[in-house]
Amino acid sequence: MRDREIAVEQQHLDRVYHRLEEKLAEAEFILSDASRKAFVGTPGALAERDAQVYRAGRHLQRLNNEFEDFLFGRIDLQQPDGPEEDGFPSQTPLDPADPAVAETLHIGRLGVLDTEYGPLVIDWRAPAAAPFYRATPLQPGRVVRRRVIRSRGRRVLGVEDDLLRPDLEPVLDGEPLAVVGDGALMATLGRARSHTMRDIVSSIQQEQDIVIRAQAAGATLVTGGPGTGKTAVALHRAAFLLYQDRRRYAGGILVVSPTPLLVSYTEGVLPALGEEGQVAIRAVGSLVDGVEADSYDSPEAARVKGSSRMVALMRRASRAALDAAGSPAELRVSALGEVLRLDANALRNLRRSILGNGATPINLLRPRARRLLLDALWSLLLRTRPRTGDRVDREQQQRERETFDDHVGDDDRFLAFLDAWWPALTPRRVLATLRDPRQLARQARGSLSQQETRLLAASWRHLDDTGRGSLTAHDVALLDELQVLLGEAARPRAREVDAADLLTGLDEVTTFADRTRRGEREPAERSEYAHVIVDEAQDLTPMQWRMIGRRARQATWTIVGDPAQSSWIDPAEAQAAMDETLGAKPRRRYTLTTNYRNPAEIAEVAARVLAQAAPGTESPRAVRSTGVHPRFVSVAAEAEVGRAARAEVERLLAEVDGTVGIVVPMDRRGEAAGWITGLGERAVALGSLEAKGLEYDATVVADPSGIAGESEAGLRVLYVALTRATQRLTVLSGPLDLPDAAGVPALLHE
Ligand SMILES: Nc1ncnc2c1ncn2[C@@H]1O[C@H](COP(=O)(O)OP(=O)(O)OP(=O)(O)O)[C@@H](O)[C@H]1O
Repeated sequence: MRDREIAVEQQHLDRVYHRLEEKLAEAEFILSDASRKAFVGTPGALAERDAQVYRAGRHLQRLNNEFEDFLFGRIDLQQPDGPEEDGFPSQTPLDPADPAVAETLHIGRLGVLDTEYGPLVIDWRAPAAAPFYRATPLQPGRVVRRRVIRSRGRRVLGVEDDLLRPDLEPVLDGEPLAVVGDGALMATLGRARSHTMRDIVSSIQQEQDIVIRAQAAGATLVTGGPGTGKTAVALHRAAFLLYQDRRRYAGGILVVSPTPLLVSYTEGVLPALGEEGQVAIRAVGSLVDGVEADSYDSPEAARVKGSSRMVALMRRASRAALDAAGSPAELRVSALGEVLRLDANALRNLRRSILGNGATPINLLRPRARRLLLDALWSLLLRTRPRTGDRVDREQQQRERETFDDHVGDDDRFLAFLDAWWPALTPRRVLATLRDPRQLARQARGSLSQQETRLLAASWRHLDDTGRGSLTAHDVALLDELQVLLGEAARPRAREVDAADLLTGLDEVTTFADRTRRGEREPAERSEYAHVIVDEAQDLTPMQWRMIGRRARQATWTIVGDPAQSSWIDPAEAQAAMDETLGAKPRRRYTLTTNYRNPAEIAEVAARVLAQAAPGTESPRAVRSTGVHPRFVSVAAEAEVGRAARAEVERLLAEVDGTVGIVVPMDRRGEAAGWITGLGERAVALGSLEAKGLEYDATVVADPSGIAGESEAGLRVLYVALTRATQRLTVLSGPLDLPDAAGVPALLHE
């Protein structure tokens, strides 16, 4: 029966490929026709060609991409009882007792119509496909049978069915409906993992589908324990939004991930869903163009740098940076036969009044600085003149003032003074001023303790004057804050330029293709987005929320996270920052409840840490079990940890087909990389914070109490580390973990 059913699906797939080939030929024709039109050479023909080539190219690219296993599902439906409900096809059958299948739909990554415009394949994101994901035996709606089709290229390899109405004995074309296979989902979950995440388009579960298709307006907040599919759901939601409103979202969706590792792990998912280059996925340390976080802060430094206390500090630091070394103490110019001098005190007062209430970015105040300096010099000049008692000729004075401004304002000495006194500040330069502990203490004015001041200054000690040097994700949020306070730094100019000269009209001469490409292929250049998706949101600090909020002023949001996995020390502070960022936007909340990653045996061990890390939090329900319990290994001396770790990784490499990760405290990353050298690409070593969001076939969690002791959030970080494996887990303890006779460390006792 299985072979017969495979043959049925093969027939359908053949039809689909035939139709796709016709579409490909059409696209190729449009491409070659368009390039012929290019010879016409008129501006009109050029724009038309651009548009055609672009669309045809995209079409080709998508067809080629989606030739791989793009047909994956089928539903057999009963008669509908009426019109659509809530935009989805009716969920309730007309006659619960009618066993006939009235309609069969095939579901794939892309919609394909036959020549009569009948659907051969329905895009998984279309409302008609929703029942494929939503139907359950308890609420089958119209779905009698759900079939997952496994294919590679043009060959159907297998089918797995769920019968949703076992009470019905359904028939299709007069024959009893065949039902073969079991557990398509289980087969997917048991599959070996690689270093890149796969899409879950053929097995999205009901509670996940509801989130993926939720309305975009306002903010969608999703919580759920480890492995419940939050990341997967967030990415599929991006694809769904693009399908639903491409005009609005093409190039306009930003996904913020906690680490570059998680970015590269997830980057392949959207292209596999046919959305190449449409969504910007960026690590939180890469959100500021031209800056890339490449190191980590100690938990203590992170705590200070991430806190909202930094807002005031950055404000003061940016003002004070104007005074940094090299700022001239006096201004001396000669004009109309007089030597005019502004002393340090006068300059200080002047600077204060230029800065005003701080609402205008400092770099943009340079023209104002120039004007007020000239005013002050002019007043000095007037004071040198004898009082005549005559009525001042206002027009004459006006003319004199203009001559004075031209003369002094263009004077090289005056301009050199202005450049030094009101220098163009960059965020990096300002941050670099704070590496000096005395300067930092002055600006922090009691908001940092002595120890915090030392800690921060030390973390920036390696920066040079211009702020070059390694940065952390927390520094990047500070740079973004500074960017707002400073504004764009105009290059110091010898002459102040008429604003009209700045209009280049560049936008007017771009072609249609340029504009489309800019919008669609280079989302990295955007500074604001239409929809922002935050992954691992529990880890964002208040300063990072502010940074992301600036890119989402008009945006709708999807925010996924798990408070129990938070490595941020003060979750309440982060929650308040999120609330402030979202403002009055309406929120809808969802919880995902099933753990698709960890087998029950691993989830059970992780739950022991969860009980200490976040008492009262419920573990998600693990959906499968492997019968293999985690291994506990302990060594008697710290010096033996490395050797034992290597042996465990080797053992696991032999036991699983996919990847093996060893997770250690952040400060043992280097060591751990050494332990596994030469074991090949399937094995990787990770610091505890780097393991966020990733998964491996098997993991070794080494030095658990070291991880738990890293910071006040250490137990939550250990919980993250323990929930990364899809098949096997080894917990490796040293003497400091206080393992019992069975090797179970004290932290993991029941
Ligand atoms: N419906 C599904 N079908 C198949 N696989 C699924 C499904 N849902 C989730 N998975 C798989 O479960 C694993 C965990 O998913 P994901 O990483 O999205 O979870 P998460 O909630 O983000 O986890 P964490 O909080 O630990 O980062 C992934 O391998 C994902 O592909």
